[in-house]
Amino acid sequence: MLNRIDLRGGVRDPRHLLPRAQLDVSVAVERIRPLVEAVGEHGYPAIREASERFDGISPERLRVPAEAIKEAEGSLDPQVRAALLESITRARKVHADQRRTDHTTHVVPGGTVTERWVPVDRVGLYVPGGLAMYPSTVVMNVVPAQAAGVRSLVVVSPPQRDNGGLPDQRVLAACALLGVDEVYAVGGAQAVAMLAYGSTVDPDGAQRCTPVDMITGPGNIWVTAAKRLLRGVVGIDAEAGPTEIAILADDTADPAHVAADLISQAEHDPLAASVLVTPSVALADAVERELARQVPATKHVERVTTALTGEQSGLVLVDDLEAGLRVVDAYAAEHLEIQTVDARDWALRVRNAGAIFVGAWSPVSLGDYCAGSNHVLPTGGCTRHSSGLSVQSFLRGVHLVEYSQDALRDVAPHVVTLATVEDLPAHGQAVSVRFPEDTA
Ligand SMILES: NC(=O)c1ccc[n+]([C@@H]2O[C@H](COP(=O)([O-])OP(=O)(O)OC[C@H]3O[C@@H](n4cnc5c(N)ncnc54)[C@H](O)[C@@H]3O)[C@@H](O)[C@H]2O)c1
Ligand SMILES: N[C@H](CO)Cc1c[nH]c[nH+]1
Ligand SMILES: [Zn+2]
Repeated sequence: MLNRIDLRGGVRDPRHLLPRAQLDVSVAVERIRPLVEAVGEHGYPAIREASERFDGISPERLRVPAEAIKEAEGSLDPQVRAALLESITRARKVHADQRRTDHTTHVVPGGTVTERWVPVDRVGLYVPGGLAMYPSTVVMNVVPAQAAGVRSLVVVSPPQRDNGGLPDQRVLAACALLGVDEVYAVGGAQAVAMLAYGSTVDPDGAQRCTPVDMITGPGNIWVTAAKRLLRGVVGIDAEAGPTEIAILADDTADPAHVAADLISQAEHDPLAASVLVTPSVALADAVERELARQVPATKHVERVTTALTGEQSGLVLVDDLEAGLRVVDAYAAEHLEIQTVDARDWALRVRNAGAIFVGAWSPVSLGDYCAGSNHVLPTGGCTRHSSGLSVQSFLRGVHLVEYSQDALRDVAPHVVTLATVEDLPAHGQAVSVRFPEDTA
C-alpha cells in the first residue's frame, strides 16, 4: 500500500524522495488571493458568498450567540465533558510551566537591559471543521493563549449544516468550558481574512469582528495558504497544514501498533502523510500486512487509502538506525514516533520534528488529546525552523534599556566610533550632544 523507497547501500538525499505539500501551498495562495482581497474590501457579503460556495451553508449572522455556546455546554455528553476536562487539565499543567519570567541583565554599573514578556492583545484561533470536528483543537489553541495572558480571544470554526449553521456543537461546548465567548461560524480562507482585516458580521452591519493581532491554529491547505498570504498584516504561528506522521522503528516494534499509528494520522486528510523508516525488512513486510488488514476496517477508509497511497506517504528502507535518523531529520515531520530499542536515546538525537513520541506506549493519538503537550505543530518541513504552539507563541519580548548618565558617558566613544564607521554621524551626535564638556 505504501510506496517503498529503498535507500539501503544508497546515498540519495532523502529530502527529495517524499514530496511535501509545500508547492501546493504556494499554488493555493494564488487561488485564494481574490477571496482574501474580497473579504478585505467588502467584508460580510464576501464571507457569506464564500461560505455558501465552500461550506454549502451561510448563516445570516456569523457571531455565535452567547446562549448557543451555553446551550452547547449544557447538552454535552458527560463522558465527552470528562474527557475534555481531563485534556484541559493536563494541557494547562504543561503550558503553565512554559511561562517565561521577565529578566534584568546588569550590563555595566548603571546600565541594565530588562526583557519583558508581553502578551499579544487580541488573537484569532482557527478550529478546523471540514472533514473532521476538532473540540480538542479549541483546547490546544486556547490553553496556551490564556496561560500567556492574552486579553481578547476569538474562535472561528466552519458553519455546520447539521448544526443549523453554527460550528460543531462539541467545538462550542469546548469554548464554553474554557470561558471563550467570542465565536464566529466562519471557516477556510474567508475566516482567516475576516480575522486579519476585521469585518461586519451581519447583513445590517450592526455587529463587527474587530481585527486581531495574531492568528493561530491548524487547518487544511486553504487555511494554511491564507495564513501565509496574510502574514505581516497579522502575526501567525507556524504553518500547521495537513497532518504528518513519521515512525522510526526497528524489529522490536509491534507491526500492528505501527500500522494503527500510520492510519491514525492518515485519517485527517487525503493530503496527510504517513511515513515509516526502518532498517528491518521483516518489520516493513509485517506492517504492510497489518495495513492490508486494518485499513479496510477503518471508518474513513477512502480518505486513509488516498493518504497512504499518495506520493507524500511511504515506507523507507535504510541500512541501519543511524541512516534512519538522517532520513527522519531530513524529512522533519510534524509528529515523529520512535519505536526502537533505546528509544529515548534515539529521540534525544533527533534535530527536526514538531513533537517526538518515545517508545511503544506514547502514540501520536495520546498527544492529539491527552498527553498535556500541544497538537498544533508545524508541517511541510517547517519543523526545521519553527516550533509548535506554546505560551511563547503568544508573547513578545520587549527590551527596556536603562542607562545612567555615567554609564552612557563611559560607552559614548564606542557608539561614536561605530556611528562613524557606518557613516551615520547623526547617530554619534545624539550621544555626544549629551556631553558637550567632553568634546570641548
Ligand atoms: N498540523 C496540525 O497541528 C493540525 C492539527 C489538526 C488538524 N490539522 C489538519 O487540519 C486540516 C483540517 O482540515 P478540514 O478540511 O477538516 O477543516 P478546515 O476547517 O481546515 O477546512 C474547511 C474549510 O475549508 C474551506 N474550503 C474547502 N474547500 C475549499 C476550496 N476548494 N477552496 C477554498 N476553500 C475551501 C471551507 O470554507 C471550509 O470551511 C487537516 O488537513 C488536518 O490534517 C492539522
Ligand atoms: N493530529 C492532529 C495534528 O496534530 C491533531 C488532532 C486533533 N484531533 C485529532 N488529532
Ligand atoms: Zn490526529
